[in-house]
Amino acid sequence: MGNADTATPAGDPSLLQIEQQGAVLTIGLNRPAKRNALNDGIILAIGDCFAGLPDDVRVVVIHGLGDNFSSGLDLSELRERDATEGLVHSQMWHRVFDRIQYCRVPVIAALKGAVIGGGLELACAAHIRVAEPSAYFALPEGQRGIFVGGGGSVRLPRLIGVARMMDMMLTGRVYSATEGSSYGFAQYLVEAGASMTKAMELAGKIASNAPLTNFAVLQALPMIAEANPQTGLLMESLMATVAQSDQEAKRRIRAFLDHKTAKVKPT
Ligand SMILES: COc1cc(/C=C/C(=O)SCCNC(=O)CCNC(=O)[C@H](O)C(C)(C)COP(=O)(O)OP(=O)(O)OC[C@H]2O[C@@H](n3cnc4c(N)ncnc43)[C@H](O)[C@@H]2OP(=O)(O)O)ccc1O
Repeated sequence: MGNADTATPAGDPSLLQIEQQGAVLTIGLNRPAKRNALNDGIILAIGDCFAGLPDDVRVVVIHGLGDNFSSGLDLSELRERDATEGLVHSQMWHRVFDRIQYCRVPVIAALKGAVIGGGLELACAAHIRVAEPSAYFALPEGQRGIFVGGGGSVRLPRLIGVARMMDMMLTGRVYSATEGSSYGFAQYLVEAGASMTKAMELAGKIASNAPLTNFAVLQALPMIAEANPQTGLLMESLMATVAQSDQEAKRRIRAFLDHKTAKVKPT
């Protein structure tokens, strides 16, 4: 496992195609011949990438090269592990996916083709999911005699509900892109070939927000949503107070009042 318990440089950067366009960093899973199966090298490289995000990056887009997002855990690396090794492996994935979920900037997953097992768990850690019609979602762990190990049992039920996840895992049900979006997994369903274009369009909009608002949405909103209402309302008031006293908010509100910025328009 090398440096698995720290998720520091044991990743294989050649398994990712990383590009920066302005404030948007794109991370492409680069094992198309293996349907972007996730081996330790690629998982750790994703972790390295999020650990060393350049300061000027304001949005990250994750996608898969070829026709698929990811076929999940690289089954050729699945060997017999004793309980401790199994725990270490799963917790290594958890650390990497936590870096995505708790990233200081929003992360968008652009999905097409197979979004399976650990690949689906990876997509769950992103904040926004954009799916093409070719995308399909499955958890074949039951068929392989294993269990989800990348945080899927925590994140997926929060998106689609426990009952649907149970159905997926027990019956091997495969959700289509349409089902995945109507059940709340993907927030956007776009036409064939358009997931990256849409993801980049969304990234541009997000990057134009006040950084403090994005930060509050990422860091505070999930905690507020899960807090008891009294705690949540207090956290909301505190966050609102901090945000509105920031110079950036003052500048942006003045620009609107002076008719120097765009109005809200229906899309
Ligand atoms: C337990 O602790 C864990 C667990 C986990 C996470 C678990 C999981 O992710 S379980 C799910 C594992 N994934 C699968 O079962 C999917 C398997 N793949 C397929 O069903 C198909 O390959 C496909 C994705 C539907 C694509 O089909 P097709 O386009 O026809 O391509 P193929 O010819 O089948 O594949 C081409 C080539 O890629 C190899 N490959 C594909 N997927 C995988 C994979 N997941 N692992 C390894 N290799 C894969 C395939 O064998 C072919 O190879 P060739 O050498 O024959 O060309 C997380 C953490 C824990 O601690």
